[in-house]
Amino acid sequence: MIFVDFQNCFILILLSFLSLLSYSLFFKKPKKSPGYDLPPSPPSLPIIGHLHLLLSSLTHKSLQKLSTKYGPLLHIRIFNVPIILVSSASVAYEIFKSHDVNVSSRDLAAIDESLVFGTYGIVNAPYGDYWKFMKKIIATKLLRPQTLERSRGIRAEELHRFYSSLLEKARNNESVGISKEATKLVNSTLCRMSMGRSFSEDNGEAERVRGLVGESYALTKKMFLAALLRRPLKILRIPLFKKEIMSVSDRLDELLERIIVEHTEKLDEKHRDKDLMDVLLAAYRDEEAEYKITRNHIKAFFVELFVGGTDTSVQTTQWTMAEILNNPNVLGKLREEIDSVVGRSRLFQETDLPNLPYLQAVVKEGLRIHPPGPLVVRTFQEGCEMKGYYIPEKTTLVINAYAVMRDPDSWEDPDEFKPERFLSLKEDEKELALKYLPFGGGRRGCPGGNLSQIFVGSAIAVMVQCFEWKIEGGEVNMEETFEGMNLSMVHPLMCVPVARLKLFLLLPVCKFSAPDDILL
Ligand code: HEM
Repeated sequence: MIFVDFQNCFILILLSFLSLLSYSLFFKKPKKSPGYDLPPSPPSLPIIGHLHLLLSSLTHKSLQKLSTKYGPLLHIRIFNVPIILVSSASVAYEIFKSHDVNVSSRDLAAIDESLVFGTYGIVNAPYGDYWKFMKKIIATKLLRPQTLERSRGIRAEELHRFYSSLLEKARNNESVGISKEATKLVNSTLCRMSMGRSFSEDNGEAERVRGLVGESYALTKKMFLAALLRRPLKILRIPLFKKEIMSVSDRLDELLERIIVEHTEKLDEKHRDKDLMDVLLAAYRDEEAEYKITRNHIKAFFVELFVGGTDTSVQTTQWTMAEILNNPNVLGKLREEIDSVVGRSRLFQETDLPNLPYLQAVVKEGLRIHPPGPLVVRTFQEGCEMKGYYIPEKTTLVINAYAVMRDPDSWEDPDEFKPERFLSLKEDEKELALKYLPFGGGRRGCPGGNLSQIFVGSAIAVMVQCFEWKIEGGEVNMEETFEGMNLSMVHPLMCVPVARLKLFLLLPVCKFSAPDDILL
């Protein structure tokens, strides 16, 4: 069943009208290579092609259905813009093994100058010097194990704040929006780790930032469509959705300019090279820097870090917790593991993670069955041959990671939440990476995988260790929607915490200890 809302209908009508106007411009057949055909194309609607599938609120499922019927390697089209759709582990494997460099750019900027997925950021940077420079900075100054160890104190403080907030709700018998609490946790932690400050909850600053990030998510599908149709529309001088995209970008610009000025004022010898922002500002001022970055590069980088790093982890936390609550046997096993490893006299801390294999398996399974980014999008830079078909240059590639991770040929009982599968897997890491794609794959795969597993694992551990959870109606409604950037819940998870352990109520952060045997 395909769901299309009114706004999408309007876009559909508008685009159909435009398509009639520009029929001749759009209607050039993609180039074929002699001797090879394009991959098969399933039936499509006149003129708009498969656009209706893209506008559906369950695009990933519509595309999964299509591939179940017509095959794992397809050629679909939006008007006349071709897209290669991949839906099985074996084709994804061939792409990352034999065509990784060729698909290591996205070319998906809707509006160049936008700070949200424009051309200044890392997400749309072509595979080249700028991307390598930024990737190295993220890897060494944010995500390297030694750097993560240095920022562990920040995460411990924020986790304790998360716990205290839940405890407060438990005391008042209040319902908790898991996504709201997790957003505060991840957002503050990421801000403090990367720019040495968090946005204040008291003066509404944090809420404004979350609002802007939310507006960016809501624009995702429009940005994707505008990027896909960019070339033909450029000829007609139609900048699709420019006003909306730039309105969000301008407000983010204002906010980040303020933060940069604040940071520049503090950038003395003592402060230098302290956080990511300091490192980027130093590179911006350094005439001899490996790559000469601009202020816009810095701003776009932080926008993408928050837009890409926050909601993905938040949605994973929410989905995984929902699965745990719907599967009492998983909850029981997980709690038993946490109680036996962490005990009842101190709060979980992230250094416990390596000793909690079942918790790790639960998080992995949450990501498998509900990947926040179900579609991985790239562009073939050059024409190439794949599985006996020809792919023309500059063709958009969509890997349906959702379909790959629910492919019955690769996963037993693919639609069931079974964390145990990750404990008994016979494949080695390399083989698993071929069919496990919540973080994409190849050199453009997500660099934040480890950090996000710390975020999600820690939030889940605290929720399971310290609270029982009451759900209205007894069971969580797992209906999905993919309206924005990430796969999220139609009915966000709301539940009432009941304190299970009278833990460390007013103790300072990181000094958790309490008499044993304080189970309520
Ligand atoms: C559960 C959490 C997360 C999920 C599921 C996720 C998923 C993804 C996916 C699917 C991609 C595209 C990969 C591809 O094209 O192959 C991506 C890219 C990216 N992610 Fe994440 N992500 C998560 C958390 C994070 C975090 C915490 C950060 C930052 C610290 C981050 C930073 C990035 C960046 C910078 C890119 C672009 C990489 C590039 O273009 O080279 N992500 N992520």
